[in-house]
Amino acid sequence: KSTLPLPPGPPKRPLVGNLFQMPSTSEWETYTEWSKTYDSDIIHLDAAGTSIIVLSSAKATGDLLEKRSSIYSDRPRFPMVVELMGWNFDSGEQWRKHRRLFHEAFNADASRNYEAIEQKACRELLRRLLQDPTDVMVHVRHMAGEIIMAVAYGIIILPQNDPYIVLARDAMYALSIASIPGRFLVDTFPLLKYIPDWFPGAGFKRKAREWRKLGRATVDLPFVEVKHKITAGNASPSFISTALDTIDTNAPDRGQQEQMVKEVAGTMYGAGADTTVSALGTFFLAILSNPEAQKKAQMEIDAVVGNERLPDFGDRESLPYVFALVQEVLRWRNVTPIAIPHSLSVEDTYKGYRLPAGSIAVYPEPFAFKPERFLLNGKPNPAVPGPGAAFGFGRRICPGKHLASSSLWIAAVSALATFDITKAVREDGQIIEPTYEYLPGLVSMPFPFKCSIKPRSQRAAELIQAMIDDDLHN
Ligand code: HEM
Repeated sequence: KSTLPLPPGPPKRPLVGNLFQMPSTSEWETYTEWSKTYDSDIIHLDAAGTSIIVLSSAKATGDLLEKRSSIYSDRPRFPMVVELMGWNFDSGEQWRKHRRLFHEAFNADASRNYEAIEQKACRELLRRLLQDPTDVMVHVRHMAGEIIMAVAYGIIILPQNDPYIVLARDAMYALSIASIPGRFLVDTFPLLKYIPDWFPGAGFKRKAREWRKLGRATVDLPFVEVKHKITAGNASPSFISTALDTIDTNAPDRGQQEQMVKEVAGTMYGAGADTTVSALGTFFLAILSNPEAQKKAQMEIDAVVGNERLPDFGDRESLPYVFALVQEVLRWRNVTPIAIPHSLSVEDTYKGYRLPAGSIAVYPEPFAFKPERFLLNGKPNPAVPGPGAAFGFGRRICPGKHLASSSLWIAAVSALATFDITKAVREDGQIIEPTYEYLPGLVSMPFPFKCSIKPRSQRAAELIQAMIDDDLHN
């Protein structure tokens, strides 16, 4: 062990350390406060024996999570998460294989294969917004679920209460509890998993069994359905059908390879649904608070797309302002404001844990919604980095980021092309101001909010209607 001091942080109590000072909501605000109090963008906390290092600047995250990615890319091990998921998220061989498979299916080129699915789900979003503009969050949730289930399994979800979505949501809820550091005593004392069921305090074992069943059902049931369909010759193309197709039927480890394909597909809903919902919700909130940005985007879309058709992926390069707006959505309200924890695999030292003064602020005016910050003379400005941290760091960077960005893009451009999105107005004429509040959790989700969504013109409404009729006939 090096003799350098630990980074600064709030005073620790014997045994429990900072456990009872750990913030449970809006964590980033407390962390920022501590970072100011201790004049350091690297803070050390102790949650009953577990060391937590909080990095509060782009410089520190870049230096450690990016440049030293090889030792900063493990994940904390939570026994209850392993029970639920059935596999480990650490940086071992299994994770490497998962990532390879993910990369093959979701790199920038491969992600184009899913554009038709995204476009279809986006049309369904427009249809829902036209018919019932009251609850945006419900509609964007449907869109995200529709994309993931179609991409992963080729399964078309039901308009409401789809059994797979209900299962996946229950599993996500369990996961959010299982991954709170220190939530279960077995996180701190792993040997506890060997105590008998009747032992006082062994309630977590019952929970673990329940969650194991839930986790298995979430991953197994849609997989089994797709395999039946493949055998019957009526499966829609999907990640599963493509990946299974590449496995050699005579390979001795065919079973293991299939198991891995199933696990990777099982990760997609958990990793890709709530995150996409959060970003889409933020898009609508951003437009409510920035009518000017809406007008600029609509002018750009009208000039390029006209009003005789809906935008499609072929327009992406020709709409720099919409590109900048989507970047700004991801930057303005980060989907994972405290990031997803990485874990350091070996001891490391970092400038005596102190950062030099005068670090460069990458984004001036961080709280303002300003798509223009990504543009120069009306074109994407290569000198301004994208909202990279939105998708994480180093070897753990989000492997679904291309799919996520294009889903967000098509939803944003289509909604802007066809609707005027404004604050809702009460019957007495009072404007309903959104609170812009987010629910606590690893993925930061906007509270449901009210807004007014009206077709921009008779022509826009007709275009959506024509598309609905078209889909009905095909
Ligand atoms: C707007 C949408 C999304 C955002 C903001 C987002 C963000 C993130 C972030 C911040 C991480 C953690 C990276 C790190 O630990 O440094 C992550 C991990 C991950 N994301 Fe995404 N994500 C999105 C959508 C998706 C989608 C659609 C998929 C899959 C189809 C996906 C799959 C994954 C997976 C599998 C991981 C775990 C990677 C690993 O631990 O190796 N994400 N994402």
